[in-house]
Amino acid sequence: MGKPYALLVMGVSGSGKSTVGTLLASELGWKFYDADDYHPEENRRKMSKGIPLNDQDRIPWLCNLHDILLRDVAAGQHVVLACSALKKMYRDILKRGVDAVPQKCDESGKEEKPHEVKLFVVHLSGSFEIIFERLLKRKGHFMPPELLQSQFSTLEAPSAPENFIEISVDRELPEIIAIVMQTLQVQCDSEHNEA
Ligand SMILES: Nc1ncnc2c1ncn2[C@@H]1O[C@H](COP(=O)(O)OP(=O)(O)O)[C@@H](O)[C@H]1O
Ligand SMILES: O=C(O)[C@H](O)[C@@H](O)[C@H](O)[C@H](O)COP(=O)(O)O
Repeated sequence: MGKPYALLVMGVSGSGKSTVGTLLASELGWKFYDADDYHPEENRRKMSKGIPLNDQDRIPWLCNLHDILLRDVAAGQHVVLACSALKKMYRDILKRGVDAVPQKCDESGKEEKPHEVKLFVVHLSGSFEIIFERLLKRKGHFMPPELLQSQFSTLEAPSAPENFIEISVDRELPEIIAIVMQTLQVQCDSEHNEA
């Protein structure tokens, strides 16, 4: 297997990140992190009150997650992270940490980054209606379904040159897992052939 990387399972609240991420980590035998477990108390309180998070709320949370991913991949460990990562900038922070925050990267943006986490992104995408219905049925979670509209408004779906696949949440879970596993196998084979 090639250089360790992080498999990011992303999407709006209720798209299945935690469910799919847990299954993938178990299938792959990789460490699993759920970004929800790393929100500071203020962020959870804000969301519980039905107030969407903003960049200021999310940036320190994402920088912390970057540090965790970097530590693991530097130690030779592949990881799976379930994280909303709704904007391109948020995914850049997961890769490059605070250097990816616009006002801080200035000139350094073009330099080779020795501390970059290689990411492969699985975007779970679906309609507002299907996901909202799933959120209404989900019990015991701090995130109110009313925040789903703001999640869709914030979402910047991954696009080239990001390394990603998009999978519909309409699919059954075993099918989603199989698609990701096949994609990882193809990537692994092509890296092997290039080496
Ligand atoms: N592909 C799927 N098909 C049917 N139900 C799903 C699927 N993925 C997730 N779910 C269900 O949808 C709800 C939201 O999933 P969850 O993993 O909590 O989403 P997220 O972590 O993105 O908020 C859960 O009740 C979960 O069991
Ligand atoms: O960036 C955000 O606004 C949050 O991370 C949000 O996207 C996330 O969805 C909540 O933490 C709720 O958790 P669930 O995604 O598990 O519903």
